[in-house]
Amino acid sequence: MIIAVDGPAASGKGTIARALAAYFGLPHLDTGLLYRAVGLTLKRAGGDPASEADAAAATGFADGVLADPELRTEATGALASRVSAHPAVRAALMARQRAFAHRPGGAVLDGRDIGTVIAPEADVKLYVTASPRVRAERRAVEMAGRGLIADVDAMEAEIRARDARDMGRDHAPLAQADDADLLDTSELSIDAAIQRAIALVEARVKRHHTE
Ligand SMILES: Nc1ncnc2c1ncn2[C@@H]1O[C@H](COP(=O)(O)OP(=O)(O)O)[C@@H](O)[C@H]1O
Ligand SMILES: Nc1ccn([C@@H]2O[C@H](COP(=O)(O)OP(=O)(O)O)[C@@H](O)[C@H]2O)c(=O)n1
Repeated sequence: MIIAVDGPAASGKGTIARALAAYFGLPHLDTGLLYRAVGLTLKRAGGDPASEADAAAATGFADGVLADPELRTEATGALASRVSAHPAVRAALMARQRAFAHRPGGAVLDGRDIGTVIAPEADVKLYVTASPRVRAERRAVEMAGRGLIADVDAMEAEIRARDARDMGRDHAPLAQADDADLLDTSELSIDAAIQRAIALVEARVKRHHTE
């Protein structure tokens, strides 16, 4: 079974994808990490995120970068959002993501274009979202947990800017697939969001069996 989980920054898609993977016994790939690794590698090489050639050169990043704590900063998220708009970057990362999706037994992938581009044939697609304010508050809590101070208003502005870039780009923009189930987590606790996600997956699986 392939489960595609897409949605904007800090919507809870990673939390939900990890929980679904554990519940259904499937491997999980956070595809955002790949774009973050490209962004960070480009920055360290002194590249220009607006240059498609510089960004494409950074797709050959060393796998060790995927464990770098700097990947998780909002600054790296913003860089990832800039380099991910280049078609050459998206193309270079596609085979790796598709191979993961098609592991025997299935997989859970989360990102922006899993249900639309990477695995349009996924058995189940969730589009996870939450209001920009709620997402900014969650990120601020997350940063506080790492000893960093976050201004919620500034975080909300960054999140809105990233949404606009990710939804407005020409190639693989963030969008809910026609056949995706919408899961708005604005008013749900983590546990409630996970339970709702499991119920949505099980309902889809049941529907596939009776079709
Ligand atoms: N339903 C929820 N309620 C409260 N906090 C949540 C919820 N879902 C996720 N979080 C927290 O919000 C932050 C962002 O969640 P994450 O799953 O990393 O989002 P994404 O993968 O969409 O960026 C994390 O600190 C996570 O623990
Ligand atoms: N499948 C994906 C995943 C991420 N991305 C890009 O990478 C950036 C970082 O993604 P992420 O999933 O790590 O970000 P968060 O939602 O965790 O903040 C996004 O803003 C997108 O621009 C993408 O284009 N396609």
